[in-house]
Amino acid sequence: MIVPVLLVAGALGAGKTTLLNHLLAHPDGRRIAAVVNDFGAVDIDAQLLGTVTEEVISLKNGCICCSLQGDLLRTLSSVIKRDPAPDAIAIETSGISDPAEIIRNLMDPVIFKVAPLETVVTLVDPQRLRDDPEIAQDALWRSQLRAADFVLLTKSDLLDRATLDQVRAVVGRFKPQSAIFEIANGIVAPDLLFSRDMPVARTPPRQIPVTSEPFATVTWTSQAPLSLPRFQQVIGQLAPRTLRIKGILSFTEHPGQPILFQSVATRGTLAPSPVPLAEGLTAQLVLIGREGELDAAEVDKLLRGIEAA
Ligand SMILES: Nc1nc2c(ncn2[C@@H]2O[C@H](COP(=O)(O)OP(=O)(O)OP(=O)(O)O)[C@@H](O)[C@H]2O)c(=O)[nH]1
Repeated sequence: MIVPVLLVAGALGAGKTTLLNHLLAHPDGRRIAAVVNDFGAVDIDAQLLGTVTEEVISLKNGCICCSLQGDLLRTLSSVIKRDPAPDAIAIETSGISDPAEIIRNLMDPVIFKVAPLETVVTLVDPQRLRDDPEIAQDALWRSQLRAADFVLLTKSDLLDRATLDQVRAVVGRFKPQSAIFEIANGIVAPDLLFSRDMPVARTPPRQIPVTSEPFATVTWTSQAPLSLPRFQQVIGQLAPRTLRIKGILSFTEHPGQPILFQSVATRGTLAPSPVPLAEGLTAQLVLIGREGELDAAEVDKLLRGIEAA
């Protein structure tokens, strides 16, 4: 049994889970298993994907490009032995992963024989690139682009044509325009991602030089009643220090309705959560930032301020 692998890469909040969610909900007759790498200790992405399929395996609290690479290979070996076996495996990398290292691992001959890497797709949030063009200088961002067979510009519903064209031009410095596609809300034809041809082995792209781990993650939970206006105030203070915040909360203003909070850079959204909170909790939040900019004790102090006395 040969099960092709799709690798989904892209920066924090680029839209990877949204893409996978759509793919799993509209698999075009394929049975797709998803392997999801959440950098933090709480697997929010896996929980969200678990609402559309049961075939989700979570690898959390580390990165499959480094500390969890053995876990990834073990997981792939066991997924392909399932009965019935999936037709394809989609791996969602964490936004801080260097796909070059994951590709190198997936080229392991034993794995490649049974779970060959077919497609690498990298997602780029055009809004982020417009707001912060410096991202294009970032070694990790460039490595994510270099590794891609296709680049998907996500969130195209939020931008006008002229801005999308500007972003296309920046991405076009790294990839041919024919390999760049625009998508909204994760909607993409599965045929673009799964070709049904037999994958051929590829040379992993050059790895980015590893310095010290530049990212920090803080997990925050609460059992107390929470105030929505105070949360919005505190998030206003935390957002400039974070790259990504996501989580599920229950506010006293919305009894019985868990709320999914997502923020990418300084843009945040609140929406009814498709998944419940863990038993007894009123908040499960994951915050990701650059090391040195995100202090766990300070985050905790600020967030405790949203709890009712
Ligand atoms: N308007 C709009 N919002 C989107 C689109 N795709 C994703 N989003 C939103 O962008 C935020 C981040 O999306 P995710 O799919 O969670 O991004 P991700 O790459 O999985 O994030 P990490 O796993 O944390 O790196 C969420 O609030 C999404 O609802 C889109 O096409 N349009």
